[in-house]
Amino acid sequence: MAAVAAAAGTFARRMARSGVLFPRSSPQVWPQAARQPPGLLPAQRRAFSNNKILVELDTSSGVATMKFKSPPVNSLSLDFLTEFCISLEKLENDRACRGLIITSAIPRVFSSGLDITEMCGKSTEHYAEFWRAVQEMWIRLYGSNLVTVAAINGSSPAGGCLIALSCDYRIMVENPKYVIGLNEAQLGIVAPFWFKDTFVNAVGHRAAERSLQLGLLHSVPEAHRMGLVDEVVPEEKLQEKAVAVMAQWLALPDHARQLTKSMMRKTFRTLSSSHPKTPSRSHFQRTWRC
Ligand SMILES: CC/C=C\CCC/C=C/C(=O)SCCNC(=O)CCNC(=O)[C@H](O)C(C)(C)COP(=O)(O)OP(=O)(O)OC[C@H]1O[C@@H](n2cnc3c(N)ncnc32)[C@H](O)[C@@H]1OP(=O)(O)O
Repeated sequence: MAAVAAAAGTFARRMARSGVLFPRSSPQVWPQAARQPPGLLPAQRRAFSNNKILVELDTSSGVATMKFKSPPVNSLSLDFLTEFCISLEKLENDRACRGLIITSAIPRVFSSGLDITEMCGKSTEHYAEFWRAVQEMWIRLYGSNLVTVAAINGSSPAGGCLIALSCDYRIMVENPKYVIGLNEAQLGIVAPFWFKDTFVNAVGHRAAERSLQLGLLHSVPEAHRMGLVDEVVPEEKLQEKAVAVMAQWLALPDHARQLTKSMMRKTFRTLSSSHPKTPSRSHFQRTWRC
Protein backbone atom coordinates (compact mmCIF):
# COMPACT_ATOMS: atom_id res chain seq x y z
CA MET A 1 0.00 0.00 0.00
CA ALA A 2 2.85 2.34 0.97
CA ALA A 3 4.58 1.46 -2.29
CA VAL A 4 1.44 2.30 -4.26
CA ALA A 5 1.10 5.64 -2.48
CA ALA A 6 4.78 6.40 -3.13
CA ALA A 7 4.32 5.49 -6.79
CA ALA A 8 1.28 7.73 -7.08
CA GLY A 9 3.34 10.57 -5.62
CA THR A 10 6.25 9.95 -7.99
CA PHE A 11 3.98 9.81 -11.02
CA ALA A 12 2.19 12.99 -9.94
CA ARG A 13 5.58 14.72 -9.47
CA ARG A 14 6.68 13.66 -12.97
CA MET A 15 3.46 15.12 -14.38
CA ALA A 16 3.81 18.28 -12.30
CA ARG A 17 7.39 18.83 -13.54
CA SER A 18 5.97 18.83 -17.06
CA GLY A 19 4.05 22.02 -16.23
CA VAL A 20 0.75 20.38 -17.03
CA LEU A 21 -2.31 21.55 -15.10
CA PHE A 22 -4.94 19.00 -14.18
CA PRO A 23 -7.65 17.97 -13.78
CA ARG A 24 -9.54 19.83 -16.48
CA SER A 25 -12.25 21.78 -14.74
CA SER A 26 -15.05 22.37 -17.22
CA PRO A 27 -16.29 20.82 -20.44
CA GLN A 28 -15.37 22.49 -23.73
CA VAL A 29 -18.01 24.38 -25.65
CA TRP A 30 -18.46 23.98 -29.41
CA PRO A 31 -16.96 25.06 -31.67
CA GLN A 32 -13.51 25.68 -30.21
CA ALA A 33 -11.69 26.51 -33.41
CA ALA A 34 -14.24 29.18 -34.33
CA ARG A 35 -13.59 31.06 -31.09
CA GLN A 36 -10.36 32.70 -32.21
CA PRO A 37 -10.50 36.49 -31.75
CA PRO A 38 -11.55 38.07 -35.06
CA GLY A 39 -8.80 39.81 -36.97
CA LEU A 40 -6.04 37.77 -35.36
CA LEU A 41 -4.46 35.15 -37.55
CA PRO A 42 -3.20 32.42 -35.25
CA ALA A 43 -0.37 30.15 -36.26
CA GLN A 44 -2.13 27.25 -37.97
CA ARG A 45 0.12 24.56 -36.57
CA ARG A 46 1.70 23.94 -33.24
CA ALA A 47 3.99 21.04 -32.49
CA PHE A 48 5.65 19.58 -29.44
CA SER A 49 7.74 16.53 -29.07
CA ASN A 50 9.76 14.38 -26.69
CA ASN A 51 11.88 11.36 -27.41
CA LYS A 52 8.87 9.01 -27.48
CA ILE A 53 6.01 10.96 -29.00
CA LEU A 54 5.49 13.72 -31.57
CA VAL A 55 2.36 15.87 -31.42
CA GLU A 56 1.16 18.29 -34.11
CA LEU A 57 -1.93 20.42 -33.61
CA ASP A 58 -3.70 22.04 -36.53
CA THR A 59 -5.40 24.96 -34.84
CA SER A 60 -7.63 25.72 -37.82
CA SER A 61 -9.37 22.33 -37.62
CA GLY A 62 -8.81 21.72 -33.90
CA VAL A 63 -7.29 18.30 -34.69
CA ALA A 64 -4.04 17.05 -33.16
CA THR A 65 -2.06 14.08 -34.42
CA MET A 66 0.00 12.10 -31.93
CA LYS A 67 2.68 9.88 -33.44
CA PHE A 68 4.40 7.18 -31.40
CA LYS A 69 8.10 7.19 -32.24
CA SER A 70 9.80 4.90 -29.76
CA PRO A 71 11.88 2.29 -31.62
CA PRO A 72 12.00 -0.57 -32.08
CA VAL A 73 8.30 -1.34 -31.38
CA ASN A 74 6.68 1.52 -29.40
CA SER A 75 6.59 -0.56 -26.25
CA LEU A 76 4.82 1.13 -23.36
CA SER A 77 7.64 1.81 -20.92
CA LEU A 78 7.23 4.00 -17.84
CA ASP A 79 8.81 6.91 -19.74
CA PHE A 80 6.55 6.36 -22.71
CA LEU A 81 3.42 6.21 -20.55
CA THR A 82 4.45 9.34 -18.67
CA GLU A 83 5.10 11.25 -21.90
CA PHE A 84 1.80 9.98 -23.27
CA CYS A 85 -0.14 11.32 -20.26
CA ILE A 86 1.72 14.63 -20.36
CA SER A 87 1.02 15.06 -24.09
CA LEU A 88 -2.64 14.18 -23.71
CA GLU A 89 -3.01 16.54 -20.78
CA LYS A 90 -1.42 19.37 -22.75
CA LEU A 91 -3.90 18.84 -25.57
CA GLU A 92 -6.83 18.59 -23.17
CA ASN A 93 -5.83 21.93 -21.69
CA ASP A 94 -5.41 23.57 -25.10
CA ARG A 95 -8.62 25.34 -26.02
CA ALA A 96 -7.75 25.04 -29.71
CA CYS A 97 -7.80 21.25 -29.59
CA ARG A 98 -11.00 19.23 -30.02
CA GLY A 99 -9.85 15.97 -31.55
CA LEU A 100 -6.88 13.62 -31.44
CA ILE A 101 -5.65 11.11 -34.00
CA ILE A 102 -3.23 8.54 -32.58
CA THR A 103 -0.88 6.71 -34.93
CA SER A 104 2.64 5.31 -35.19
CA ALA A 105 5.77 6.65 -36.85
CA ILE A 106 7.38 3.20 -36.59
CA PRO A 107 6.86 0.99 -39.65
CA ARG A 108 4.65 -2.09 -39.19
CA VAL A 109 4.00 -1.60 -35.45
CA PHE A 110 1.37 0.58 -33.79
CA SER A 111 2.44 -0.48 -30.29
CA SER A 112 3.80 -3.77 -28.97
CA GLY A 113 2.02 -3.26 -25.63
CA LEU A 114 3.43 -2.97 -22.15
CA ASP A 115 7.21 -2.95 -22.06
CA ILE A 116 8.12 -6.37 -20.76
CA THR A 117 11.47 -5.15 -19.46
CA GLU A 118 9.59 -2.87 -17.02
CA MET A 119 8.03 -5.92 -15.42
CA CYS A 120 11.18 -7.93 -14.69
CA GLY A 121 13.84 -7.65 -12.01
CA LYS A 122 12.65 -4.30 -10.65
CA SER A 123 11.75 -3.05 -7.17
CA THR A 124 8.29 -3.10 -5.61
CA GLU A 125 8.22 0.71 -5.91
CA HIS A 126 9.03 0.49 -9.61
CA TYR A 127 6.27 -2.04 -10.28
CA ALA A 128 3.82 0.15 -8.38
CA GLU A 129 4.85 3.26 -10.32
CA PHE A 130 4.73 1.41 -13.61
CA TRP A 131 1.31 -0.05 -12.88
CA ARG A 132 0.01 3.31 -11.77
CA ALA A 133 1.20 4.79 -15.09
CA VAL A 134 -0.53 2.03 -17.09
CA GLN A 135 -3.81 2.71 -15.30
CA GLU A 136 -3.40 6.45 -15.64
CA MET A 137 -2.88 6.15 -19.39
CA TRP A 138 -6.10 4.18 -19.73
CA ILE A 139 -8.13 6.42 -17.39
CA ARG A 140 -7.06 9.57 -19.19
CA LEU A 141 -7.49 8.26 -22.72
CA TYR A 142 -10.72 6.35 -22.12
CA GLY A 143 -12.19 9.31 -20.26
CA SER A 144 -10.84 12.01 -22.59
CA ASN A 145 -13.18 14.82 -23.62
CA LEU A 146 -11.48 14.96 -27.00
CA VAL A 147 -12.70 12.95 -29.97
CA THR A 148 -10.09 10.21 -30.24
CA VAL A 149 -9.40 8.22 -33.41
CA ALA A 150 -6.85 5.39 -33.55
CA ALA A 151 -5.18 5.21 -36.98
CA ILE A 152 -3.66 1.75 -36.55
CA ASN A 153 -0.82 1.39 -39.04
CA GLY A 154 0.76 -1.80 -37.70
CA SER A 155 0.42 -4.65 -35.26
CA SER A 156 -1.15 -3.85 -31.96
CA PRO A 157 -1.02 -6.62 -29.37
CA ALA A 158 -2.08 -6.44 -25.70
CA GLY A 159 -1.48 -2.94 -24.26
CA GLY A 160 -1.25 -1.59 -27.83
CA CYS A 161 -4.72 -2.94 -28.47
CA LEU A 162 -5.90 -1.31 -25.22
CA ILE A 163 -4.79 2.10 -26.49
CA ALA A 164 -6.76 1.58 -29.70
CA LEU A 165 -9.77 0.28 -27.75
CA SER A 166 -9.76 3.36 -25.55
CA CYS A 167 -10.32 5.62 -28.55
CA ASP A 168 -13.73 6.54 -29.93
CA TYR A 169 -13.05 5.08 -33.39
CA ARG A 170 -10.52 2.64 -34.85
CA ILE A 171 -9.29 2.56 -38.43
CA MET A 172 -6.74 -0.11 -39.34
CA VAL A 173 -4.52 -0.52 -42.37
CA GLU A 174 -5.25 -3.65 -44.42
CA ASN A 175 -2.08 -5.72 -44.38
CA PRO A 176 -1.91 -9.51 -44.02
CA LYS A 177 1.02 -9.19 -41.60
CA TYR A 178 -0.74 -6.95 -39.08
CA VAL A 179 -2.53 -8.36 -36.04
CA ILE A 180 -4.46 -6.90 -33.13
CA GLY A 181 -5.93 -8.32 -29.93
CA LEU A 182 -5.49 -9.00 -26.25
CA ASN A 183 -3.08 -11.95 -26.37
CA GLU A 184 -2.28 -12.06 -22.65
CA ALA A 185 -3.57 -15.64 -22.21
CA GLN A 186 -1.10 -16.80 -24.88
CA LEU A 187 1.65 -15.31 -22.74
CA GLY A 188 0.35 -17.18 -19.70
CA ILE A 189 -0.99 -14.04 -18.05
CA VAL A 190 -4.46 -12.64 -17.46
CA ALA A 191 -5.64 -9.39 -19.02
CA PRO A 192 -6.66 -7.11 -16.13
CA PHE A 193 -10.42 -6.70 -15.75
CA TRP A 194 -10.39 -3.15 -17.10
CA PHE A 195 -8.60 -4.37 -20.29
CA LYS A 196 -11.33 -7.02 -20.51
CA ASP A 197 -14.18 -4.57 -19.90
CA THR A 198 -12.88 -2.17 -22.54
CA PHE A 199 -12.65 -5.09 -24.98
CA VAL A 200 -16.16 -6.37 -24.17
CA ASN A 201 -17.45 -2.87 -24.67
CA ALA A 202 -16.20 -2.89 -28.26
CA VAL A 203 -16.90 -6.47 -29.43
CA GLY A 204 -19.57 -7.86 -27.09
CA HIS A 205 -19.41 -10.60 -24.50
CA ARG A 206 -19.29 -13.77 -26.59
CA ALA A 207 -16.63 -12.59 -29.02
CA ALA A 208 -14.58 -11.24 -26.12
CA GLU A 209 -14.87 -14.46 -24.12
CA ARG A 210 -13.52 -16.57 -26.97
CA SER A 211 -10.85 -14.11 -28.00
CA LEU A 212 -9.57 -13.50 -24.46
CA GLN A 213 -9.55 -17.14 -23.37
CA LEU A 214 -7.59 -18.12 -26.47
CA GLY A 215 -5.43 -14.98 -26.32
CA LEU A 216 -6.12 -14.41 -30.00
CA LEU A 217 -4.33 -11.95 -32.20
CA HIS A 218 -6.75 -11.22 -35.01
CA SER A 219 -6.00 -10.53 -38.64
CA VAL A 220 -7.29 -7.19 -39.91
CA PRO A 221 -10.36 -8.59 -41.75
CA GLU A 222 -11.27 -10.67 -38.70
CA ALA A 223 -10.85 -7.70 -36.36
CA HIS A 224 -13.15 -5.74 -38.66
CA ARG A 225 -15.79 -8.49 -38.77
CA MET A 226 -15.94 -8.75 -34.98
CA GLY A 227 -16.06 -4.97 -34.44
CA LEU A 228 -12.62 -4.69 -32.89
CA VAL A 229 -11.80 -2.14 -35.59
CA ASP A 230 -14.46 0.03 -37.20
CA GLU A 231 -12.93 0.46 -40.62
CA VAL A 232 -10.16 -0.96 -42.80
CA VAL A 233 -8.28 1.06 -45.40
CA PRO A 234 -5.19 0.79 -47.61
CA GLU A 235 -2.08 2.33 -46.00
CA GLU A 236 -2.08 5.37 -48.30
CA LYS A 237 -5.67 6.24 -47.38
CA LEU A 238 -5.25 6.01 -43.61
CA GLN A 239 -4.59 9.64 -42.82
CA GLU A 240 -7.24 10.94 -45.20
CA LYS A 241 -9.81 8.57 -43.68
CA ALA A 242 -8.87 9.50 -40.11
CA VAL A 243 -9.27 13.18 -40.93
CA ALA A 244 -12.65 12.53 -42.60
CA VAL A 245 -13.93 10.51 -39.64
CA MET A 246 -12.70 13.20 -37.27
CA ALA A 247 -14.53 15.90 -39.26
CA GLN A 248 -17.73 13.87 -38.99
CA TRP A 249 -17.42 13.58 -35.20
CA LEU A 250 -16.40 17.22 -34.78
CA ALA A 251 -19.45 18.40 -36.73
CA LEU A 252 -21.46 17.86 -33.55
CA PRO A 253 -21.58 20.24 -30.62
CA ASP A 254 -18.82 19.28 -28.18
CA HIS A 255 -20.91 19.41 -25.03
CA ALA A 256 -23.59 16.98 -26.28
CA ARG A 257 -21.02 14.51 -27.60
CA GLN A 258 -18.87 14.79 -24.48
CA LEU A 259 -21.76 14.24 -22.09
CA THR A 260 -22.89 11.26 -24.15
CA LYS A 261 -19.40 9.79 -24.10
CA SER A 262 -19.17 10.36 -20.40
CA MET A 263 -22.55 8.67 -19.87
CA MET A 264 -21.51 5.65 -21.97
CA ARG A 265 -18.20 5.27 -20.14
CA LYS A 266 -19.35 6.23 -16.64
CA THR A 267 -19.33 2.73 -15.15
CA PHE A 268 -15.72 2.41 -16.13
CA ARG A 269 -14.83 5.77 -14.68
CA THR A 270 -16.42 4.79 -11.38
CA LEU A 271 -14.45 1.57 -11.38
CA SER A 272 -11.26 3.35 -12.25
CA SER A 273 -11.57 5.97 -9.55
CA SER A 274 -10.72 3.29 -6.99
CA HIS A 275 -7.49 2.51 -8.88
CA PRO A 276 -7.35 -1.26 -9.23
CA LYS A 277 -4.69 -2.82 -7.06
CA THR A 278 -1.10 -3.10 -8.26
CA PRO A 279 -0.03 -6.72 -8.70
CA SER A 280 2.58 -7.66 -6.09
CA ARG A 281 6.30 -7.90 -6.86
CA SER A 282 6.15 -11.69 -6.57
CA HIS A 283 3.21 -11.71 -8.98
CA PHE A 284 5.29 -9.86 -11.60
CA GLN A 285 8.23 -12.17 -10.96
CA ARG A 286 6.16 -15.36 -11.13
CA THR A 287 4.39 -14.11 -14.24
CA TRP A 288 7.53 -13.30 -16.21
CA ARG A 289 9.75 -15.88 -14.43
CA CYS A 290 12.37 -13.28 -13.63
C1 LIG B 1 2.23 -9.17 -13.74
C2 LIG B 1 1.78 -8.51 -14.93
C3 LIG B 1 0.36 -8.62 -14.94
C4 LIG B 1 -0.38 -8.28 -15.90
C5 LIG B 1 0.03 -7.64 -17.15
C6 LIG B 1 -1.09 -7.89 -18.08
C7 LIG B 1 -1.19 -6.91 -19.15
C8 LIG B 1 -0.13 -7.06 -20.15
C9 LIG B 1 -0.16 -6.33 -21.21
C10 LIG B 1 0.91 -6.32 -22.20
O1 LIG B 1 0.89 -5.47 -23.04
S1 LIG B 1 2.17 -7.48 -22.12
C11 LIG B 1 3.11 -7.24 -23.62
C12 LIG B 1 2.49 -8.05 -24.69
N1 LIG B 1 3.13 -7.79 -25.97
C13 LIG B 1 3.39 -8.73 -26.84
O2 LIG B 1 3.11 -9.88 -26.66
C14 LIG B 1 4.05 -8.28 -28.12
C15 LIG B 1 5.34 -8.97 -28.34
N2 LIG B 1 5.97 -8.46 -29.54
C16 LIG B 1 5.61 -8.83 -30.79
O3 LIG B 1 4.69 -9.57 -31.03
C17 LIG B 1 6.46 -8.28 -31.89
O4 LIG B 1 7.63 -7.76 -31.33
C18 LIG B 1 5.78 -7.18 -32.74
C19 LIG B 1 5.22 -6.06 -31.91
C20 LIG B 1 4.64 -7.81 -33.59
C21 LIG B 1 6.84 -6.59 -33.71
O5 LIG B 1 7.45 -7.61 -34.44
P1 LIG B 1 8.83 -7.30 -35.19
O6 LIG B 1 9.17 -8.58 -35.92
O7 LIG B 1 8.74 -6.06 -35.97
O8 LIG B 1 9.88 -7.01 -34.03
P2 LIG B 1 10.61 -8.06 -33.06
O9 LIG B 1 9.65 -9.08 -32.57
O10 LIG B 1 11.84 -8.54 -33.74
O11 LIG B 1 10.97 -7.13 -31.83
C22 LIG B 1 11.97 -6.12 -31.94
C23 LIG B 1 12.57 -5.88 -30.58
O12 LIG B 1 11.55 -5.35 -29.73
C24 LIG B 1 11.46 -6.13 -28.52
N3 LIG B 1 10.07 -6.16 -28.05
C25 LIG B 1 9.00 -6.58 -28.69
N4 LIG B 1 7.88 -6.43 -27.94
C26 LIG B 1 8.28 -5.89 -26.77
C27 LIG B 1 7.60 -5.52 -25.56
N5 LIG B 1 6.24 -5.64 -25.41
N6 LIG B 1 8.32 -5.01 -24.55
C28 LIG B 1 9.68 -4.87 -24.67
N7 LIG B 1 10.38 -5.22 -25.80
C29 LIG B 1 9.69 -5.72 -26.82
C30 LIG B 1 11.93 -7.51 -28.99
O13 LIG B 1 12.33 -8.26 -27.89
C31 LIG B 1 13.05 -7.17 -29.92
O14 LIG B 1 14.17 -6.82 -29.13
P3 LIG B 1 15.63 -7.24 -29.59
O15 LIG B 1 15.84 -6.59 -30.92
O16 LIG B 1 16.52 -6.70 -28.51
O17 LIG B 1 15.63 -8.73 -29.66
